[in-house]
Amino acid sequence: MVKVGVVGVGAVGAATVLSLIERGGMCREIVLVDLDSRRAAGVAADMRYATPLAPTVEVRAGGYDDLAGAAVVIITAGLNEKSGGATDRSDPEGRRRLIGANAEIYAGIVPRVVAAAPEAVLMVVTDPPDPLAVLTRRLAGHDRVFSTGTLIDSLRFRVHLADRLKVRPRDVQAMVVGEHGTSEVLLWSSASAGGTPVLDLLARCGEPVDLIRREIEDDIRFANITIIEGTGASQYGIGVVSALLVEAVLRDERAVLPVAAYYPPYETTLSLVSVLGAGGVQQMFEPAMSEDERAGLERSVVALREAAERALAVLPDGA
Ligand SMILES: NC(=O)c1ccc[n+]([C@@H]2O[C@H](COP(=O)([O-])OP(=O)(O)OC[C@H]3O[C@@H](n4cnc5c(N)ncnc54)[C@H](O)[C@@H]3O)[C@@H](O)[C@H]2O)c1
Repeated sequence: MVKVGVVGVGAVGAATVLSLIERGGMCREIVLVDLDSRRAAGVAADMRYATPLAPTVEVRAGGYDDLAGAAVVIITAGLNEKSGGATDRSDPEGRRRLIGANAEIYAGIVPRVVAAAPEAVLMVVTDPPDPLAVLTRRLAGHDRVFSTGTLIDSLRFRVHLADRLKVRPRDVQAMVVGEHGTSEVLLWSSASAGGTPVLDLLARCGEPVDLIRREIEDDIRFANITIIEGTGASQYGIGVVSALLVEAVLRDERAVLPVAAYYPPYETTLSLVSVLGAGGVQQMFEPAMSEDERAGLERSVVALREAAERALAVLPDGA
């Protein structure tokens, strides 16, 4: 019986569970764990009433022990940008503002998850996900750890490009790599639609391409803040993304996606092109990049390494 655990059942956790149920059939049991056990019980009860209409799945609230045997545990617990005061567009730190508080929370959660479910793949969603995945990997003592990384940013990139090109987003190929955060790198040089570079297609739009690029970059970099200003939490897009990633692991899909895992050449966790399947990220490689994009990636690596050090500082030995 395939079990999936969700630790942290706030806005993102609940949206993820709903997407897992709606995608259907990939797991038999979903266990919800939250510091606020009444909230976990309430969300589980609410979702359960939808399950007669879904492929067979059981949703229940539980404690860490109930994660025993889980194939994947999704961790969304912690402060979000609003509760953690990270909604200032001019702040270069962005989501990294949440490191201190959320690393403390992870130091409490991850050992309990690993004790209950030593074989589980751990998926980090909490912000900032990449440094927290470094901490999680260290606490877990294994490599079956990845973060949702820049997949959500890549989808946002595709949506905004599609708007400008007046085509459907599904037919636009575009990727963001590096940090899920302010130093992320949009790969304009390889973005395409119908096998044609988007930069060539945008040049036909009648507006200066540099202006379009700046506007799209801002839309993506600050999409989380725009959403939070409206709803208090970015949740639905990431919920769909999280369910899709769990599915890729459970079905050993070997899906090629920009999600983040530890990449030895850069000695940190970042999003490149990752192959996701059984056990988590099975391979990573660097996509083709222009010189500017490569320089941007190197800056992102520096920011991520420094952020990871700050996350690891919560450990007793500081490393
Ligand atoms: N990776 C991404 O792309 C992405 C996208 C959106 C949001 N996020 C992040 O996801 C996280 C959750 O966001 P949200 O909007 O759901 O927040 P939220 O405040 O709605 O929910 C957080 C939940 O975590 C629980 N929690 C806190 N400490 C805990 C602990 N020690 N043990 C167990 N549960 C604990 C809280 O009780 C709450 O239910 C935030 O860090 C947010 O920034 C990431």
